[in-house]
Amino acid sequence: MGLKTVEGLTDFLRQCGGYAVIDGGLATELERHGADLNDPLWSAKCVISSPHLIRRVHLDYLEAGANIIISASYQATLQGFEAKGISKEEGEALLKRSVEIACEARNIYNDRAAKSSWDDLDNESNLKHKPILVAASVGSYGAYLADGSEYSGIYGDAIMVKTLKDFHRRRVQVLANSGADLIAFETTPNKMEAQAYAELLEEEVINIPAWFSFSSKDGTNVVSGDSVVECASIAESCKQVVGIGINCTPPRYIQGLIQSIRKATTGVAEEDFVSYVDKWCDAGASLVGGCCRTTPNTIRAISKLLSSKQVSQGLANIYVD
Ligand code: MET
Ligand SMILES: [Zn+2]
Repeated sequence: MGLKTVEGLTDFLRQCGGYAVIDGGLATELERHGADLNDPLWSAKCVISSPHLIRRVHLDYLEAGANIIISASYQATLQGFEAKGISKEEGEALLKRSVEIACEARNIYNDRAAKSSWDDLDNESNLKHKPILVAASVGSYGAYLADGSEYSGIYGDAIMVKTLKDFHRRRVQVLANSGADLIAFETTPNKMEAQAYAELLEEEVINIPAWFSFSSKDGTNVVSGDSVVECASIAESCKQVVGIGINCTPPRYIQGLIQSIRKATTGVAEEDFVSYVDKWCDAGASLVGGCCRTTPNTIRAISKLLSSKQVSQGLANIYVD
């Protein structure tokens, strides 16, 4: 399924029954499976060394109930690849590969779901047909620096909107043409980077939608100290943006942050984490998932909770090819 517009997302949400489930931590889950991500490329290292493991984790999240899986490109940058002696062409192929791996997991899930619906005796794979989107992850410039500045948002005086646009430009172009349904700008630490993303999407006429997700340490501001309301307004003013969210942030701050984001917009330990989900939905969230240290179990619990909220609908409308 594709997602071209805000209407496309509304449609997707309707097909999901009003709320959609996003995956949980990818990198931390890869580590839990034994991957060594102590590398400037972090999870993108596995795009080179263990794509099968990434596919497996995507599949675990789909089986746990996720409707949106996010590619392993968070810390995959052409500049980071180049530092490892990987050419621009090979780097671009790796960016595409990260999205293909997620698409492969979706295909495997869909095949298994089709098979289990044909084979009622097969109790083992009780997989539901459901809408699934693949989001191409874009981590911040600070994530590329791998020096912690993705959590401070302090880039120094030399870095300007133009620097950030030039840094992200080619990667965003490549990911937009990789087969992904949308781009997920994750862990955005300051408003300058949000501005760079917004301008880039418009200048490059990126033809898939995007969501901007920010990270906060205090529940009021993004990590740099910029106001989350101002960051959300920047996102809101970009026509390709279909969602504004929060990731990699303590759950106790999220309800307040959603309320702040709502002001700027006109639209839009496991048990502990999940116990917040109802409040986030009441505060206006309709896409809910996890980030670092959340697992398929977290997502399973979120999915269960959201299915009780989801409006039941006839599947006949949903899967018309
Ligand atoms: C530091 S936030 C990381 C987000 C990314 N989608 C991951 O789960 O690996
Ligand atoms: Zn995270």
